[in-house]
Amino acid sequence: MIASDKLTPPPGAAEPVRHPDAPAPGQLLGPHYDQCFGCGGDQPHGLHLAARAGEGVSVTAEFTVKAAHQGAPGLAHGGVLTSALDETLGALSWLLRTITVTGRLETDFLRPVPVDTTLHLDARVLAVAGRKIYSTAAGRLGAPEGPVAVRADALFVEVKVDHFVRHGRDREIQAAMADPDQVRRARAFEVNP
Ligand SMILES: CCCCCCCC/C=C\CCCCCCCC(=O)SCCNC(=O)CCNC(=O)[C@H](O)C(C)(C)COP(=O)(O)OP(=O)(O)OC[C@H]1O[C@@H](n2cnc3c(N)ncnc32)[C@H](O)[C@@H]1OP(=O)(O)O
Repeated sequence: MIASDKLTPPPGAAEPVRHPDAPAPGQLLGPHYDQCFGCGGDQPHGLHLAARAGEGVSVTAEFTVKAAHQGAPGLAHGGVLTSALDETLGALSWLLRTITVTGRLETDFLRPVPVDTTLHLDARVLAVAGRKIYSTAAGRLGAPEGPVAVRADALFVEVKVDHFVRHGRDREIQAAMADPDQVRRARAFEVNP
């Protein structure tokens, strides 16, 4: 399983640098947005994925597959598993203190994931080239050292808060901008080293 050319860091790409103000290893990161499908606590249809800072530029996360996440009887839907990987990779933003969005995401599905399984995810940044962040993630069955069920390689692209203000639906953007906690969370990403 080799990532496509588009996910291979170019020559001259830099090693990732953990931001000096990044959350300490082991710290829960919390949602970046309460309504997020991946991590939002106020999102009834969401995955409620909880991510923690790891060492270096890495995170771990847990996601328990619910009956609502089925594709085949008793098994998780592949798109839901990809969402869990996407969200875990997205949480690396907290370590870089850079806002990023997914540009490309390639998933390998290696083992079926039954309902009620807790998937133990980990993700790390491999390299950075300008606005492009190359990263990888895996999801293991039942335990941090369990068998790998899913893995992904990704390219995230750095954006500014304006990206969301420009493209987001007015109603949600207004609500987010009126919420001081949300504004603080969004702005925190834009502090440079
Ligand atoms: C105050 C209130 C406001 C609220 C604040 C909220 C706070 C939120 C905080 C944190 C949110 C994080 C949310 C995480 C959620 C989990 C992660 C997701 O699911 S994100 C959703 C899915 N992804 C998208 O919706 C992206 C849609 N795509 C785009 O918007 C653009 O295509 C974008 C930004 C990715 C790039 O567009 P360009 O115009 O900025 O830049 P160009 O030049 O096209 O790309 C830059 C470089 O990246 C490469 N690139 C871009 N896409 C690529 C691809 N698909 N494959 C390979 N390379 C790609 C390009 O080739 C270029 O490389 P070269 O600089 O030329 O070397």
